[in-house]
Amino acid sequence: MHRLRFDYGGRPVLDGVDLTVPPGRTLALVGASGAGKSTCAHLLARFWDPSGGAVQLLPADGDPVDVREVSDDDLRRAVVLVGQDTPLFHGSLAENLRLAAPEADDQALAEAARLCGVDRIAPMDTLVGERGATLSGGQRARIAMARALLVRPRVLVLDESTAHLDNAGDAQLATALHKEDRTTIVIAHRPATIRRADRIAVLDGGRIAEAGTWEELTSRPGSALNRILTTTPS
Ligand SMILES: Nc1ncnc2c1ncn2[C@@H]1O[C@H](COP(=O)(O)OP(=O)(O)OP(=O)(O)O)[C@@H](O)[C@H]1O
Repeated sequence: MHRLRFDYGGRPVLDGVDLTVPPGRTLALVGASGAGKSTCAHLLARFWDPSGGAVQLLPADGDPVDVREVSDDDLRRAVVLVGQDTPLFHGSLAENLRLAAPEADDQALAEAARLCGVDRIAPMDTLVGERGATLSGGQRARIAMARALLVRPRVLVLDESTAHLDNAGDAQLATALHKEDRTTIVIAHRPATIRRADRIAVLDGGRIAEAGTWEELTSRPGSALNRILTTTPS
């Protein structure tokens, strides 16, 4: 994110966000409610374009590429955003998993389902009601993660996507989605999720107020991260 600015109908939310995540690393983006974290996530997946600055992809070798220069198809494969709400349609669990990766073979599907614990929800040919009314929030989160895994994106953006799961489920999905060369940006309130990241950035007042490792930021009395952690139930 390079000098990223965004406003909703003239009301500024992001006012020069500068953030680089090296390929293969995990960054936790934290901040108070309304700070603009989801807005960053939406800009990363190009739901909208910024009012200023740019979202750039960093190839392993070569110069940064503005997402506006990437075709829609390539961007859909390169960057996947998993939010809190998992859209489901009336069809089998397997069909729902294949939504974003129709070419995934049965073996890849079974593997993603196993890693994310979807295979323990119900058999893969079970019909899921429209909007997944019969499934819990945690089960829907597992489906969303397995879906993301099947796309094999280079960049994964997780916006409170494990909020419905307990700590063990959250850790299981983090392990399932971990891949050496995958860049992950995770928006979370749960301290355990934030702590797992290589680096943490705190968004405040439309900018990155501080960034560093968990050890650096939590050992600093009065740091913005410490303030956030004391207001977050663990
Ligand atoms: N579609 C929208 N139209 C107008 N304003 C919006 C819209 N979406 C978000 N906002 C406003 O932009 C600001 C940032 O919202 P955003 O959802 O990015 O924050 P957040 O840090 O993700 O918050 P939370 O932790 O509560 O999810 C908030 O003040 C919010 O009210």
